[in-house]
Amino acid sequence: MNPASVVVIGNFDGVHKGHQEVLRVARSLEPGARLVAVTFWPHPMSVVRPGSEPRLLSDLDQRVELLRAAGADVVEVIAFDRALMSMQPEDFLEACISPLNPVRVVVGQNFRFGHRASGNVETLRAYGAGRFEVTGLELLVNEHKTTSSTEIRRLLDEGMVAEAAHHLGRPFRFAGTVVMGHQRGREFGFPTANLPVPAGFAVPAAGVYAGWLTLMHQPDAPAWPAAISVGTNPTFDDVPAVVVEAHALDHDDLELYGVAVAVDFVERLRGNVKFDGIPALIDQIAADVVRTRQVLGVD
Ligand SMILES: Cc1cc2nc3c(=O)[nH]c(=O)nc-3n(C[C@H](O)[C@H](O)[C@H](O)COP(=O)(O)O)c2cc1C
Ligand SMILES: Nc1ncnc2c1ncn2[C@@H]1O[C@H](COP(=O)(O)OP(=O)(O)O)[C@@H](O)[C@H]1O
Repeated sequence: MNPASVVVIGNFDGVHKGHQEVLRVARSLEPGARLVAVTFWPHPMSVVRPGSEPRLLSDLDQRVELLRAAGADVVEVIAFDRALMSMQPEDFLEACISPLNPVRVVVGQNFRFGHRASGNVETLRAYGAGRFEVTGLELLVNEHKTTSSTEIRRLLDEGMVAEAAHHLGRPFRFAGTVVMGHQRGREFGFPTANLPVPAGFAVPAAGVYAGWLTLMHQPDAPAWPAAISVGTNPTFDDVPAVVVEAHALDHDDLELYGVAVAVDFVERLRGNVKFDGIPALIDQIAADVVRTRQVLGVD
């Protein structure tokens, strides 16, 4: 039998401050129990109503890593398929939660589960009576807005990355493997690490941002201050899809092709501009770099 556990359940997309609070409370209410985070992959909406699923704030690897950083001892990833979608709430609890041997389950007050989202905190409480405690937490409010993955996606759509960071408890991060672009950046004096945006993932609105470029999977890897561009480079007509590009300041000799990197968005600087010529674009990027130093407080 599994050791006694305190269980949190959710999609946990982005592992924002509200999610972090659920984990924190779970730990503080049951300090002696193993903290298990149960999450679903793929996103339930992609199975319930394909095409209506939200763009994700993080991929599964990031989500697991963030849940562990937020205190989970174990992350249980449940494959969300049509069979799971059709389960009655009690059947889901019997099949997926009871085997974890919970002493308590902690969820947000608005948690819904089971066929047609018919299960809620009350269903959980009724099922748990005599078996485990249930805590339904009030949703976290940040500057008069309830923290939610939906609100964070909305802020990113507006380019409001600093506000998104308030809800996330850290800057929004976009991670990927560096691909080759059109080899212009070096020529301009501003080489950029280019990251394609896979379908289904959220990125900030097209524009220019100050932030950080980090190497992934390397403990103690440096985080370089970076000027970041998101968009299709409207000055040119040869970039068909949105790209995230980051120029690491003062390091023009990096070799990043094929390397896994992460870009952290700190503040929006401006929108994307279609320049008349390359000199105007280069002047503007130079100004963006100056502004990036100011925003990040680096020399
Ligand atoms: C800080 C920064 C700001 C940028 N702003 C714009 C812009 O306003 N308009 C635009 O067309 N491209 C912009 N770009 C993208 C450049 O066009 C792109 O980096 C350059 O063409 C190199 O492309 P490559 O990586 O495909 O070689 C910007 C790039 C950076 C690093
Ligand atoms: N300071 C830097 N910031 C980002 N990438 C850099 C930097 N210095 C060198 N590079 C390397 O140069 C490549 C970018 O050069 P660039 O001419 O912009 O080519 P591309 O069109 O492939 O983006 C990056 O993929 C990376 O390997």
